[in-house]
Amino acid sequence: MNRKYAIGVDYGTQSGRAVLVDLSNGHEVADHVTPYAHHVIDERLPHSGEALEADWALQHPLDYIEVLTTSIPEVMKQSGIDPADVIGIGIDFTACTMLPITELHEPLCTLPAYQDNPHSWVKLWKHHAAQDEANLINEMAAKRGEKWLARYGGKISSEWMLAKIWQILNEAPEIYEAADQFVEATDWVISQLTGQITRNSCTAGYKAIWHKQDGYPSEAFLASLDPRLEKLADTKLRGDIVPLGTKAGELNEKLAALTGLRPGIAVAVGNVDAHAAVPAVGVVTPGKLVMAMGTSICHMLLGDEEKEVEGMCGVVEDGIIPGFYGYEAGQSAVGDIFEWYVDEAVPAYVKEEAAQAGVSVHEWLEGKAALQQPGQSGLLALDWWNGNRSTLVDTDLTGLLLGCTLLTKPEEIYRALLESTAYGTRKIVDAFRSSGVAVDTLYACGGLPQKNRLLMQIYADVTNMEIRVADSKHTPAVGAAMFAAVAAGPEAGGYATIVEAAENMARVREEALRPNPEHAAVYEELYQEYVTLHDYFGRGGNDVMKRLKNLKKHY
Ligand SMILES: Nc1ncnc2c1ncn2[C@@H]1O[C@H](COP(=O)(O)OP(=O)(O)O)[C@@H](O)[C@H]1O
Ligand SMILES: O=C(CO)[C@@H](O)[C@@H](O)COP(=O)(O)O
Repeated sequence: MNRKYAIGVDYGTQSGRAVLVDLSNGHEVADHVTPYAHHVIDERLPHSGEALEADWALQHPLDYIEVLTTSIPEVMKQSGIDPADVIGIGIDFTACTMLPITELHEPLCTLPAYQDNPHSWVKLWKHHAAQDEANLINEMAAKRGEKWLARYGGKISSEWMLAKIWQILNEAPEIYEAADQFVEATDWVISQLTGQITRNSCTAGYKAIWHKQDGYPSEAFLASLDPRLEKLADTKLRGDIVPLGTKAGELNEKLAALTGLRPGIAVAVGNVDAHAAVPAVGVVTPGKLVMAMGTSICHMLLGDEEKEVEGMCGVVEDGIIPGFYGYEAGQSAVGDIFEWYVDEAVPAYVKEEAAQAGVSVHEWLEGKAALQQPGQSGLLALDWWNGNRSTLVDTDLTGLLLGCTLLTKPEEIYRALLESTAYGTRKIVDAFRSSGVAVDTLYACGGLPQKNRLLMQIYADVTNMEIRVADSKHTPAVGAAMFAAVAAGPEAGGYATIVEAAENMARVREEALRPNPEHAAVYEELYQEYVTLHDYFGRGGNDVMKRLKNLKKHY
């Protein structure tokens, strides 16, 4: 039999990428990236140009289709593979990235009647403007003793489905009414490939408070938030919820023609980016923390038992790999903080010197920062440029840089920002361990491990742990292709289970990053200072960040 292949499509924050994967060994035969034409919409609405309020982050759903119709034909062309040998397609997405759709599955924002209403658009995962709703959900859930709250580290995030839907209801009831369903973008793209909505258990479990045995929060709870939400689960979130690796359907004629694939091939149910990456680095057992490192970091871990961990995003049975409890925690800005610094705060001379040296500003700063020793700059930062997603779960917290003097250099600030994100990860590792969930080894994948060696060494030193790095360029996409192989099944040349797919296809580099003991000792001291600042500004010692944010609201 000919070699068989699957397509994995990874939808990130700034772009989508398709990868054609060899199912015999997980090799990425060809890949192609399509940046989103409309980028992240966080300042002005397309068409009307209306200014968006603070903390909004939207996307254009047709950018997602463009990824399919541009990147898939491109990988097919590059590889020269016969479409008859491609047996399936799988996708992974940022989450909770959600949108309101009509009965015909049209995004409301694509219809002239709704396009000028910001609530008709896709709310991206990092849309943080539903914090008031999230606070009320948490208050009410705690008051009523809702048992699901503990599964989400004691707090629901403003990033999640219920907070976002409730914000729509509060601020644009006409959009709430017009929406036939609210869906995760990952499920919407699958509906475009197959013709029907199939909701996946991963986004439902982590982002929409759905539980395998108990379903969604009760009608009584939803009604206690707002009587108009009482029937939400059975109406606008309706439909069966199926496990990862399930075949959602078959590729329809329309998308087959637009992508150059054969109609009828298996389409796997949607998945989340970070979750798809776990089997792709070969992690199918507990104790191995996988960090999907890009714009943000998601920390994924398997466990044998369901434990309560402060501020984790969630624990979902079978949420990552069947047979285990899947834990998720995360930092809502990592690469985004470095990008902010490079775009908004470096002096002109740095840009000029980087251009003269023929390197990017990131690379220039990394090179200079690598010459510094831990503690040498006298700087310490809190990594809350986009709020705190674990362990405090509070999007009203902001960033902090301490220790600047008239001699502080840009590369020192850059290094302090890299370090701050490593301390954020260490805090998450500590939270898991103190709740009895083992973390023995770190695995890293995503864009950052390939882009910044210094960053990765700092993570090894700050956590004092070895890091295994993925040997794939687009790890979540390889994971999505693995789930496509499972959806296609062995009869088509795929696999029976994701564990079997991982045994054959997962890849990590031979060489692991090892901590430098001298650096680790200095970082231990610096980390304790970070913890002091973290608790002072994050646990009510001084709510100055919130007071400043409130003042800002007057402008
Ligand atoms: N050399 C670099 N060092 C550190 N961060 C970088 C570097 N180059 C780009 N970045 C950051 O990487 C992030 C994008 O990560 P990537 O994994 O490619 O995308 P996504 O999060 O969309 O999946 C951006 O936030 C950008 O600032
Ligand atoms: O929150 C999740 C997954 O649960 C991510 O989709 C989100 O952090 C965005 O990931 P990226 O940083 O764009 O890779």
